[in-house]
Amino acid sequence: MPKVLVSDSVDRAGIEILSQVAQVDEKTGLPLSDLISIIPEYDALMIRSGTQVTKEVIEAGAQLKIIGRAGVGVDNVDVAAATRQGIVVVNSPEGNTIAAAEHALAMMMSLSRYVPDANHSVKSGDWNRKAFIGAEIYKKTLGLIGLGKIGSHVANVAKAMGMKLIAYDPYISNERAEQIGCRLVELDVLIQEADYITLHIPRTEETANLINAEALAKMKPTARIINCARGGLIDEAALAEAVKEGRIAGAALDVFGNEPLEEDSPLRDGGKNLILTPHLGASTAEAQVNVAVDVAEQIRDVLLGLPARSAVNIPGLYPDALAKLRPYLELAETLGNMVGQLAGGRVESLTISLQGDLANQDSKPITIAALKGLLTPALRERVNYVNANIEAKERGIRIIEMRDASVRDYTDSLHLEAKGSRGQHTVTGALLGDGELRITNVDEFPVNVPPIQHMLFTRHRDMPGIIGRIGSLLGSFNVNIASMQVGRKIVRGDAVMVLSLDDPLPEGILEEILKVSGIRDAYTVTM
Ligand SMILES: NC(=O)c1ccc[n+]([C@@H]2O[C@H](COP(=O)([O-])OP(=O)(O)OC[C@H]3O[C@@H](n4cnc5c(N)ncnc54)[C@H](O)[C@@H]3O)[C@@H](O)[C@H]2O)c1
Ligand SMILES: O=C(O)[C@H](O)COP(=O)(O)O
Repeated sequence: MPKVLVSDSVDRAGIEILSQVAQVDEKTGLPLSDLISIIPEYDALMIRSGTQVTKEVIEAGAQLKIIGRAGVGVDNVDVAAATRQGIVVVNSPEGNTIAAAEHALAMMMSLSRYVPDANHSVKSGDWNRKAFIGAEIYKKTLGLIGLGKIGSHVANVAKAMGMKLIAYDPYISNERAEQIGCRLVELDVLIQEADYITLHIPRTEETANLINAEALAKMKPTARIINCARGGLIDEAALAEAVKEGRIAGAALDVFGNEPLEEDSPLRDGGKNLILTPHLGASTAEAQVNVAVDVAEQIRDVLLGLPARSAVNIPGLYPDALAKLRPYLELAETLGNMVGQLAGGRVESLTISLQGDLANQDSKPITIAALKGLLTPALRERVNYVNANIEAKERGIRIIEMRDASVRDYTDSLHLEAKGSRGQHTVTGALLGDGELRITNVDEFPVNVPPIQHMLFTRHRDMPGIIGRIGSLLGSFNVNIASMQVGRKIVRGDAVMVLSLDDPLPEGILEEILKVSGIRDAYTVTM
């Protein structure tokens, strides 16, 4: 039974799904060194934002097939290292959208009406109504930085509460912004015009420290800023100072550059105009069930050999496309494996031509599958859909994708050409009506054979007796022939022979085959 480590607290609903297929160990709050020492025994790791999945953790996780983030942000996972090692990283892109948006709205309202401090003061025995004169959000301008899933929901609710909306998001179209009722503006304009600024962007190189001291200085003195997205987007020291000195009216933060927040952070002395919560954006019962179920289902599926629906590191393999393309992926993988073996090691280039109706399909997944097949003889189980592209690039394999809808020998076919240490070779394959794979062409000679585990390919002169001699030779080595096909273009010209064998070819037989008069070349292919 596979083993799953759950190293952050996740909802029981997720644990129950995992337990159907795996032994589940829940060990939260592990120091990094303990995680590194136990991770080698696990097939999957399920986390939230608490666990730092560093390169060292990933390298120690020799059995890991999947890392599931029960939430959105995967910035606590070294995704590049996981990809390199062929580990799928999945998340739950939508499971906590509403929870995070509502937390940002709660922060905005709390900031405007001093809810946390007013509550604290009453509980400490005071009844001070003058100290908490707030501000209304009605008719105020909300500046949204990031108009994705969470930003859009905040925008919709804020609009219903009578706010005017402006947004800065360089990756969103004007049409989309208009649909939400938002005017897209430049960042500087947003900072200067907004009464409330709320951030809903990932932390990237581009967004780190986006709201620095200079930006804070441009905000209205009556403006308030909310960050329920990611730590590191706002300069915390500059923010603490701006709030303390009354240069802005307030700030509410759910996320921090370092979590947990340092004990001596200047943010802790912000008074009633600074509200801090311990990364609670996704902490609702509903969101926790959503993300746990979403990610546990994906871990279960991957452990059962099925695809994940929200993999962040499998380029081009989206669930809908995948379901349609599955038979072609198998075809591509088989042909990739075959053409790689025919071309010998050191493949320099692989040309993938999608022909017939296949020319209208997304080529990316097919290319990845072909590369996986091509690299399988060298890398075995180390290569998969996650890392095939990287492995190919690192080996300097040039990838050329082509489409030709006019080729109509079969409804749709796939043609691969590889150039390697044994020169240039081609293999074409198609899917028959019943879904069976067929090799329809080898080195531009027409054939019609199903791929099987042991195969022998020859290039020879089309002449009497040659087939009989190869048959007897294989017989003398006790190799049983399951089927045989000859492909030729002209009578007594060049030809190819494809033999499907029940047994692997014993050592030395290829040399004997090459000695047969008329045989120009012979290759074995093992699937
Ligand atoms: N506090 C929490 O507990 C919590 C919960 C959920 C999500 N989050 C965080 O909230 C953020 C937003 O999540 P989402 O689901 O809305 O993501 P999303 O991908 O749907 O939206 C992000 C938006 O940011 C925009 N963007 C990217 N770079 C930008 C830039 N330089 N300037 C302006 N806009 C830019 C994108 O175009 C996109 O529209 C993420 O960082 C996520 O990790 C936090
Ligand atoms: O990216 C996310 O999903 C949020 O930051 C939530 O993080 P959490 O799962 O640790 O609460």
